[in-house]
Amino acid sequence: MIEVSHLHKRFGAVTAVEDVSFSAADGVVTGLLGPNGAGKTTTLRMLYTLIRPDKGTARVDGLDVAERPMDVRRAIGVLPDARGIYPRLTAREHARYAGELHGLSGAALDKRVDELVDLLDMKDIAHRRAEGFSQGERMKVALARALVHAPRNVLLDEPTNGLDVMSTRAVRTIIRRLKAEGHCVLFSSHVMQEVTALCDRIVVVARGRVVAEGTPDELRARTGKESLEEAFISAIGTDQGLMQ
Ligand SMILES: Nc1ncnc2c1ncn2[C@@H]1O[C@H](COP(=O)(O)OP(=O)(O)OP(=O)(O)O)[C@@H](O)[C@H]1O
Repeated sequence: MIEVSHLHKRFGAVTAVEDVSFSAADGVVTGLLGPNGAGKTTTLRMLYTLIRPDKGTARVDGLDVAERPMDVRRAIGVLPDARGIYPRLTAREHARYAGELHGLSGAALDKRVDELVDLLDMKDIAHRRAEGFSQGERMKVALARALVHAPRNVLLDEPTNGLDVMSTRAVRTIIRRLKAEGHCVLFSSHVMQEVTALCDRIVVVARGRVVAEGTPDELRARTGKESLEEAFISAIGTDQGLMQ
């Protein structure tokens, strides 16, 4: 469960996040949709405890990100925008390494890594070094690393960016499975189709603010638009920076 209240973050003269509030429940896929530069990544980075909010609060399972960053890190799995793959490690070694950092070891870690290799269909790459991996293969490695400690909350920054149709479908299947297992899934995207295909709730962000929030039906009703695409454009005020 993630609760964000009036988050604000500036970098020098740039206000990346002006005022963002929303909540993301367990067993629900929540999408942060907004054009490039809207403040999605900065919002997620505050939730990962990578940067501190200037104002406002964010809680993960009731834990304040500024006050309890270590506990928050245990409660989340993160797919950051820079995937940060180590070229010399194999796919398995990435997952093992992340698992060790989360305190897993021995047979339990081996079992979990086996599960992830299966779940993410990584048999072909499990023992290959990551150097030269395709975008989709790198994504799978990064997802395995994010999920190795079975986190209750999963935060994904543009998880299907640059993926082909098959890899996109694989990521969608994983997200749906996480939801069915009761995880809180929050992901960001500037791709309308991605958000409409997956999300139960959508938080539309533009210029550092939440400009609309709700289920797809609520968003359509609120904006008086028939299609979700038109509802997004109406909420944001422009279609610039959004992709179909
Ligand atoms: N470390 C930083 N220093 C200076 N400006 C930053 C920094 N991080 C983000 N910004 C600025 O804050 C604004 C919001 O950026 P952010 O990456 O959060 O947007 P986004 O919605 O994730 O966009 P995208 O879809 O392009 O990833 C942008 O104008 C960006 O240039």
